[in-house]
Amino acid sequence: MLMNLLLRDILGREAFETTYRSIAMKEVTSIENDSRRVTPDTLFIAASGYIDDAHPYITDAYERGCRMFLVDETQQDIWQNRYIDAFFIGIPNIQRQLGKIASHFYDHPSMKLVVCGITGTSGKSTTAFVTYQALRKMGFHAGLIGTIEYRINDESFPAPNTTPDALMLQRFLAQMVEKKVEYVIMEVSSHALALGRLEGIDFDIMAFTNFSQDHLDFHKTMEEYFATKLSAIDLLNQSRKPKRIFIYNQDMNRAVEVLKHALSFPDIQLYSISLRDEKADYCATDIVLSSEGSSFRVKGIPFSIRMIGLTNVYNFTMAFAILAQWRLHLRAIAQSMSDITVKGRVEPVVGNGITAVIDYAHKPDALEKVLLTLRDTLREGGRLISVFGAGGDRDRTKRPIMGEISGKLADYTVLTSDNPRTEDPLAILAEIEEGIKRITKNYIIEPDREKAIFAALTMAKPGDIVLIAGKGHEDYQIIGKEKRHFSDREIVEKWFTQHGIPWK
Ligand SMILES: CC(=O)N[C@H]1[C@@H](OP(=O)(O)OP(=O)(O)OC[C@H]2O[C@@H](n3ccc(=O)[nH]c3=O)[C@H](O)[C@@H]2O)O[C@H](CO)[C@@H](O)[C@@H]1O[C@H](C)C(=O)N[C@@H](C)C(=O)N[C@H](CCC(=O)O)C(=O)O
Repeated sequence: MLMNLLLRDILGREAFETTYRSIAMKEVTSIENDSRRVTPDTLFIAASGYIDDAHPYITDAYERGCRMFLVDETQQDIWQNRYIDAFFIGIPNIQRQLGKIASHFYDHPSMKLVVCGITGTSGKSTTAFVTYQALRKMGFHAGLIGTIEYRINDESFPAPNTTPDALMLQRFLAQMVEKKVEYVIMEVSSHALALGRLEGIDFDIMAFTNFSQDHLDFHKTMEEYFATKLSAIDLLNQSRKPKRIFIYNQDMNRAVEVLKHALSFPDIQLYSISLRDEKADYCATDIVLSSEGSSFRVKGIPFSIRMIGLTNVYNFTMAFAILAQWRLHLRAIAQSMSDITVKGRVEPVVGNGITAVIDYAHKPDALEKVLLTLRDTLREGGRLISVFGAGGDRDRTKRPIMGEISGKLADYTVLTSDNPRTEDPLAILAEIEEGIKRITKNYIIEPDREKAIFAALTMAKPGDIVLIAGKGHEDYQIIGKEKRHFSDREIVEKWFTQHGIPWK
């Protein structure tokens, strides 16, 4: 993507009429905040959604030949005195301005796209993926930005972050415009909101899935975390799109406060989803859950989906509510959703009545939630078998807690390795065992993850569910310092294939 602009046009004429006259007409061929990508005609912006204060790579960019720098005004003199043959332009609060400058440089890509943000503690990845996938199935050009991957139509890119840095984000949106994308679905993480990564994006829709405790290492208090999440609505309000829509889950914690905040912006249109209140704009009714999928109705339209559990009824109802705003045929939306599964998120692989479920849950509360979800869908006499471990060189306190949870909620557990990293896999497993042995004797320990998955599937009978938790969409295992290819999904498929069982 080639964009050339004069420095004066990137930063606004006023400053250049006075302070920066000598460089106003300099041509800028790229803007970067990564020193490894600079050229002599790059404007290096010393800001990133990851670094709070001064950018540590200015010297590196200078040594690579870059001579135009945008820095926080508090840093300008320091740098200008150090490198007198370069230009250092100071602007206030650079971190917050990065997105707006990038948006201007790339000619405001979000104004040429329909942009939907999805925020909330959980459900963001699944809701975003389902919405994107339904659009693709209905034949639209669509983009996705989220934890699992980034996509432009069917082209996939690795996701460094749930919501990337403002510059990467604007550049990616500009690529979407080039590739004729019409709709963009993006996860809006609370880190991104707090660090200003979303400034300069003009949203059409913001959806709020739910709210519970998370990320307290970053936000410090629940109030701060909640306030950050609420700021997604402020962001929607700042959008220059003529019609702005906020959709929220009215069954969630603190829904009343969310509604109150949204109501403080009279220009925003509001819609609600619910599984309980038929007065909600999009209420799922007639819900039937099973280990092979779920069915329900919204606005009289019947849905039959492959994804399991009540949480997914919420996710699909939200995706439907989003898609319904774009005047798409409601039955076509429901039909497009019937076959969608999401990599590593309660992802089912079903064969001969046995349901293997691959899920990313690797913390106690997530493991508990997914086990409870799956228990709800078991048919009479069906058993729940769980396979999981815990990562090495990370929080050890969770190990016995996860053992206890599986001991209580699964009928049988196969303890195995996650990413043991540099720890002894058996020592990790012994710590998980501390928890499970207090509850039950129904478990085995098999440190080889492939053998553990095989063991669990081999003991399963039709009607049983085998949960394989911890790694989800990851396609590697870290043993020692080595990262080896490993995919839970591939192992499950291998087992079904070896046993001559057709699977879906
Ligand atoms: C703690 C943290 O925020 N880390 C982020 C950080 O990693 P790092 O500190 O190792 O990065 P770095 O390589 O020093 O680069 C930092 C900056 O310097 C620049 N740089 C770097 C090297 C160099 O030679 N020159 C240079 O200019 C980079 O372009 C970047 O702007 O910068 C990386 C991008 O370069 C991020 O991918 C990485 O996010 C990690 C993966 C992360 O986990 N971040 C969390 C806090 C996060 O943002 N999470 C949220 C929410 C997740 C959720 O949904 O639960 C998210 O949106 O992802």
